[in-house]
Amino acid sequence: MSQARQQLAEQLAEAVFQALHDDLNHQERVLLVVSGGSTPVPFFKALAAKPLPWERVDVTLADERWVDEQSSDSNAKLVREHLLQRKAANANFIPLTCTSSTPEEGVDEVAKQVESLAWPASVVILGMGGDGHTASLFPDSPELTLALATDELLVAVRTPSQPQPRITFSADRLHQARRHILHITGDDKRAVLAKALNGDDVRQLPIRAFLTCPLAIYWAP
Ligand SMILES: O=C1O[C@H](COP(=O)(O)O)[C@@H](O)[C@H](O)[C@H]1O
Repeated sequence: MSQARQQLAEQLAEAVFQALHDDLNHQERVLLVVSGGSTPVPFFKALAAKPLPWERVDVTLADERWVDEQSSDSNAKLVREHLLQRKAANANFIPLTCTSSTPEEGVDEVAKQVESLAWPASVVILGMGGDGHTASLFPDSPELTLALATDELLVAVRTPSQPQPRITFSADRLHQARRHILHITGDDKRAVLAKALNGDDVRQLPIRAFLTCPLAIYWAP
């Protein structure tokens, strides 16, 4: 882990801590929506050390692979192992999977698990892939148009470029958050973001759906 990426994770954790702290001053419960993948690990560790009343914090994911929680591909496993630790061990984590064998069968049940949370989310932290996807809004997904347009909470997604089926919050539900943050690292992702900022076809680079939120960008080489 480079020093720059570690500093970025610590600065991001401080910003998220302040946002949750501020919202907890005037609401009983707050909701934090995090992303999976590999980038958030140092951020999760830094945030887990922050002194919040974590028992009043709900945590869920922007998206999930429809895999068993023991799988190394599970975003929920990542959150449990790196965020729900230390001071944050008492946070209430709501995963985006259930016992159904497919996301299409399980999407309504998962929606019931998350619909009563303290929406709008205090903070949504998005990641981004090298193809410009964010959450599980993929450029090659047949469900992209639906996920960008629907006012439903969640969409089941099948994406040719991805080995597993997925479930994702809709763009609309993510848009409704109070604060939006993009957490990315590396020159390749900086180039993808630059391309996204210089064009407007959201189907080509779905991260564009969040460039007007406003979006705070946390990037390090
Ligand atoms: O598949 C996913 O990828 C993105 C980006 O992940 P990273 O490994 O490049 O950091 C992530 O934001 C998303 O939650 C995840 O499901």
